[in-house]
Amino acid sequence: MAWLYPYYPWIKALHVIAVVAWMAGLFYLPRLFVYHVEAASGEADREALFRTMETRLLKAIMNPAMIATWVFGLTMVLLPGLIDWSAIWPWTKAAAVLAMTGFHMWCAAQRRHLAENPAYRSGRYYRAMNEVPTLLLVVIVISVIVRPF
Ligand code: HEM
Repeated sequence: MAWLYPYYPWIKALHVIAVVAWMAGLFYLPRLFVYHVEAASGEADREALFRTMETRLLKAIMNPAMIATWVFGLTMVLLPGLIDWSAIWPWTKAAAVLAMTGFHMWCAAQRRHLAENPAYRSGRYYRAMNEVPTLLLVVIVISVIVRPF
């Protein structure tokens, strides 16, 4: 895949653009869950509005952004010699990225549960879970930029 090297800055730029879009959704969707469960008062219109916002955010923005992040990231992984796999930082990044993807899947499951039952969990629970992507982002950015190990 060495022929891809001339395109490396472009692939990296697209990777970072996709990352930003994905992270925006991962930060905002659990917030919508907080508002959704705290508004679970039987007002059908309001619940329908939250369901629509959550579905569109997940399907129109987060799913394509996650796929683009993976595609451009894995394309760079295929560039021979780019990553020093004997260092620890690629592995801490990989672990945090897998956890981030797991968090995305968890969000998708919560969206389905809340569509069935708008009082599925408490607002407090979703506020706490909203911290997870922030912690993972800190691990990823320090791994790739500072590369302390
Ligand atoms: C989904 C799987 C992912 C893969 C396979 C992947 C892979 C890569 C690779 C190979 C690079 C180039 C490293 C270099 O130039 O030496 C890179 C850069 C970068 N990645 Fe990812 N990445 C992924 C997800 C993420 C996520 C989730 C974030 C942030 C939340 C992220 C943030 C970054 C940043 C900021 C850079 C630029 C670092 C620099 O300037 O060298 N990546 N990624």
